[in-house]
Amino acid sequence: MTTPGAVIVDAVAYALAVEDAVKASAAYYEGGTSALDDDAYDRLVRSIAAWEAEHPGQVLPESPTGKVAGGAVEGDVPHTVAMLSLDNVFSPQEFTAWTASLARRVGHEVTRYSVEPKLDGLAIAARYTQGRLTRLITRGDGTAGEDVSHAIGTVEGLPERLTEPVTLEVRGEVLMTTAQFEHANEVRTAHGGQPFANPRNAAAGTLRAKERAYTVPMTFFGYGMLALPDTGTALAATLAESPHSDLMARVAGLGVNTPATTAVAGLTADTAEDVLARVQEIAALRAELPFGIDGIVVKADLAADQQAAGSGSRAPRWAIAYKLPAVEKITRLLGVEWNVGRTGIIAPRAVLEPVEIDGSTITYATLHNPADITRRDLRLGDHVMVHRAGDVIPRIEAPVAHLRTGDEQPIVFPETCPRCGADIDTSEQRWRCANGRNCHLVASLSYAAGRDQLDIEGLGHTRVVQLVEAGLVADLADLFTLTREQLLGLERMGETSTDNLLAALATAKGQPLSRVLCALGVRGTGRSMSRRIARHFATMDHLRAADAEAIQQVEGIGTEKAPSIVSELAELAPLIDKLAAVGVNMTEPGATPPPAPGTEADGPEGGTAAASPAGPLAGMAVVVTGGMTGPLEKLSRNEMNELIERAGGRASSSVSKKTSLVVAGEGAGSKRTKAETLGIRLLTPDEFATLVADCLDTAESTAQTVEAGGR
Ligand SMILES: NC(=O)c1ccc[n+]([C@@H]2O[C@H](COP(=O)([O-])OP(=O)(O)OC[C@H]3O[C@@H](n4cnc5c(N)ncnc54)[C@H](O)[C@@H]3O)[C@@H](O)[C@H]2O)c1
Ligand SMILES: [Zn+2]
Repeated sequence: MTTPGAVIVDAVAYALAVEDAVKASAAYYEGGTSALDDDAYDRLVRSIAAWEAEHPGQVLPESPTGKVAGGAVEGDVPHTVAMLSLDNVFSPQEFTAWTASLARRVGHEVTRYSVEPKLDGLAIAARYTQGRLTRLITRGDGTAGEDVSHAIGTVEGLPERLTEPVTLEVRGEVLMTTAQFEHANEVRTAHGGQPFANPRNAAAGTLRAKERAYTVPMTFFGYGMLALPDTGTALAATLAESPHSDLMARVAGLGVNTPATTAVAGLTADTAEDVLARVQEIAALRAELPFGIDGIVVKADLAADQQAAGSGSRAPRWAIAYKLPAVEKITRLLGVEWNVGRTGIIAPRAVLEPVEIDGSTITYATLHNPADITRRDLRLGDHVMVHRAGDVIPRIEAPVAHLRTGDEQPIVFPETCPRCGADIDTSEQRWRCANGRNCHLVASLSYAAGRDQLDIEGLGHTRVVQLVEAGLVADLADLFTLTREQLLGLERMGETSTDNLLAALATAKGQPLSRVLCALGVRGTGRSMSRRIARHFATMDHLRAADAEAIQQVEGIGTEKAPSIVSELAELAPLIDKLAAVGVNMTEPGATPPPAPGTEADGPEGGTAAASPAGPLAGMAVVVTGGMTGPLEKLSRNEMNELIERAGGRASSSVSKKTSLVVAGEGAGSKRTKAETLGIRLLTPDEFATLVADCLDTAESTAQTVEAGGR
């Protein structure tokens, strides 16, 4: 496969490109899945055309340029009048240039245009004899198409009998609506087939399939009507002389479906500006339409203008397709994430190799539910067709199965809730955490009890689930009012564990504000940010009194984060009050609150300038690396960071020129080397312990208390 859009360097590359394009086109029009999305195909054809322009003597006869359907398909039923392709414009400027060239051909400005959606399906000619549908023919190579009359009866909007016994040909687009496409893929995969990559592809494949064990419906929209050899002369003359808009009204009157039944009905417009306004309207409606459009077709409405403009071999000169940006691209499925929603719904989300669609880079797409993944037979590593229109969430249509290499891996479904670890209720299509709405509670309580937050020993995940299920806790504060009797009433809860848990809870109440804050799980405030906030404000009251501007004084909090922290704290107010009421500590030891700007002092410390950080590490940036030993052995990395900050320093995770000190323990590697290279002061854990000895006591005593609480 050549790289689509790459510059073709020689005749060999040219021949390969032509081969690829012909293959892609054949798949595209005949219902196989093309290996290329439309953008890639169009780029390939452009590079072929560019090479041909430079080497006019070497153009291959099978080249797709200048041909209907790229010359890739043919047929044996001749068309009375050629079924052509359309030329494209991509911008208002190109469109205006086209109207100017049209005016030159016609000999005057065109004063009436017809503006219709460009339906994204495939062209078909429906022949009616005395009002009865007798034949369906594909566009083929434009001069002759393929007989697909077997599809009669499966195409909605294309009646087998017209309201009048006339003989004529209706032309239009056969497509699948989004709902028809979903249905078609369900039926197809139920019959062991590969899902179609997109609705267009599904319509093409379905229309041509002759002997299938099942039928799936499609939809027809008419966009043209003309006489057949057997049409009466009077009618033939009327058809030949009618403006396009009149013909369309007539098509609808005969009982055939047209875009008039949709939000993007065909309209006429008198000026290029009015056309462009309608183009914008249709473009804006695109995302919500129940079927795909890939542009807007603008036609000279009057028959005389059409005749004056004439047609080329590939496209008429009196019509143009105003193309809209492609909304589908092929990319790769790299992974699947499982997210738990507010109500406990566990929804899969596709992680994609980033792909640009209509100006945005898409990295995620919705996958609906596990059954949907199975139905689409998606595998990790698959090439997938991704659809995104407007603000609608991108979705994966289907894998491009024939691009598989064999290295694709099955998608692993979770066995337990990815957030709280509970069982999953798989009885419905949409999976749900067995904890339902409480899933969030279990997850947030487990997080709050974690070692770096309130460090509540003995309150593991299982116990949290038990407490929540027993209805004993509905929020974090409820933990601290649990009684001995309540705990003893739980399964597998003996006297010792009960007492240990109660002791651990009592200890947890004394945790510094920074940890309480962290336990609350305010978005955007992890461990170190919680510590910075706590040290800055010193008390919960000062923090809660702060507005966004005041919160921005904390290092690392910008204009975006500050308001969200303020509003989350406001949301959490009832819980914070409840926690304070049950005796949870709301102050940060050793920190001094900032002065209240412009207000009277509201406490003993109010109004005084915030003390600059004091302590042995005042103003220092400290990095800890390697394993801690000696007095520091038991401290987690988070506890080391807390210690550093208590000692007036700032904990950081990476070594740079700004680093003042590196504590390098056992097995320290690259950070130590870097510190050495930069000439930064290095200390062993023991040396560091001596340096911060005064501040160390508190940390150690906390660790020991918890240990007494039953580790
Ligand atoms: N992905 C691939 O491998 C691949 C291969 C071949 C072609 N393509 C794509 O196909 C397009 C060119 O193909 P084409 O010649 O079939 O289509 P086209 O874009 O040139 O447009 C002509 C067709 O538009 C349709 N149409 C829809 N609404 C219409 C309306 N209101 N009035 C008149 N016609 C209307 C008709 O079917 C008509 O035949 C390109 O966008 C190309 O990217 C893709
Ligand atoms: Zn859960």
